[in-house]
Amino acid sequence: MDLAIEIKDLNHSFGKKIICNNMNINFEYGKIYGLLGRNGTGKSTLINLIGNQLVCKDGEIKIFGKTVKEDISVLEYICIVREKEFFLKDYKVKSIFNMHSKFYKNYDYNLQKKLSRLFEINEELSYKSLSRGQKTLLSNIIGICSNCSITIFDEPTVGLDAVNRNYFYDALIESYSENPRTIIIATHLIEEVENLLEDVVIIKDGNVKITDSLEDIRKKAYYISGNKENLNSIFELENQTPIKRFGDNYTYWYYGDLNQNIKDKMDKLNISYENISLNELFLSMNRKDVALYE
Ligand SMILES: Nc1ncnc2c1ncn2[C@@H]1O[C@H](COP(=O)(O)OP(=O)(O)OP(=O)(O)O)[C@@H](O)[C@H]1O
Repeated sequence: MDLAIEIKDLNHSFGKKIICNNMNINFEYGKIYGLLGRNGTGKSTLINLIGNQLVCKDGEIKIFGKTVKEDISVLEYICIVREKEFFLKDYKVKSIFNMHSKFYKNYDYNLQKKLSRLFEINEELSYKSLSRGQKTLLSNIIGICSNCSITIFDEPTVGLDAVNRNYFYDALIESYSENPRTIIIATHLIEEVENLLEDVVIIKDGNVKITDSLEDIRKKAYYISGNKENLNSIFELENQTPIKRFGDNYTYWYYGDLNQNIKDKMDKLNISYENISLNELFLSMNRKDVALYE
């Protein structure tokens, strides 16, 4: 499959804070990706680097095979939709739409009209008179209608009520089915987007921890439970925080193939296993022991 975005050996820091630590990710063309990571892990920074809003100084980011330095026009393939957009506050909604329709060459004006009606956005209003959720919707409409080969939504549901979140997901899926392209959704609402995603990229501590299809993640993500020593005789869990502890019985998350050989060993040692959801995997991976009162 063609690569829409190829990120190689990417490093980026803000002062001493390392955000990307030799990061490597491939985003294929024609798939919907979830870009997941806790607050402050660097999702927006990565998106800014992809869109050249932050300059990539160490490593390489190729858009359809070319870096921005090689060919600045690759940026025309990218539309980034952010939670906070800095549109001129006195501009009317219709003027903002018009400006963007000229910017994106495959912009779907008819769809924009339909989505404005669906989301009840009055195009005659000025940007400043929109509510927070309506501002998000305006940006999302532009993202969907841009029809860009690479469309990235950075937290697209901030401020949206449950009804509008569902309309947004439906509209995105319908538009994607009509015009398959690469869509990346950076979000915290994993359970809500889970059924939309084909592939998932989970970042943590400056690096990609998991990049896999959702189908494989569902097969490879487990809770394993049993006696701690028995567990440690099969898996390397010393540095991992248990999910649960009950007497001698420990539960950990595990990501990988449990082949028949391992499963036989687990059975002999009375270790149980169960598949978990993407959300459970994400929460488990990011879990630490919290003691607020000691
Ligand atoms: N311009 C900047 N200067 C200094 N530090 C920055 C800058 N931009 C981001 N950071 C820091 O880099 C880290 C990553 O920020 P980023 O916004 O990329 O995270 P994120 O994963 O998108 O977070 P969230 O989910 O909360 O939106 C944070 O610690 C943030 O404070």
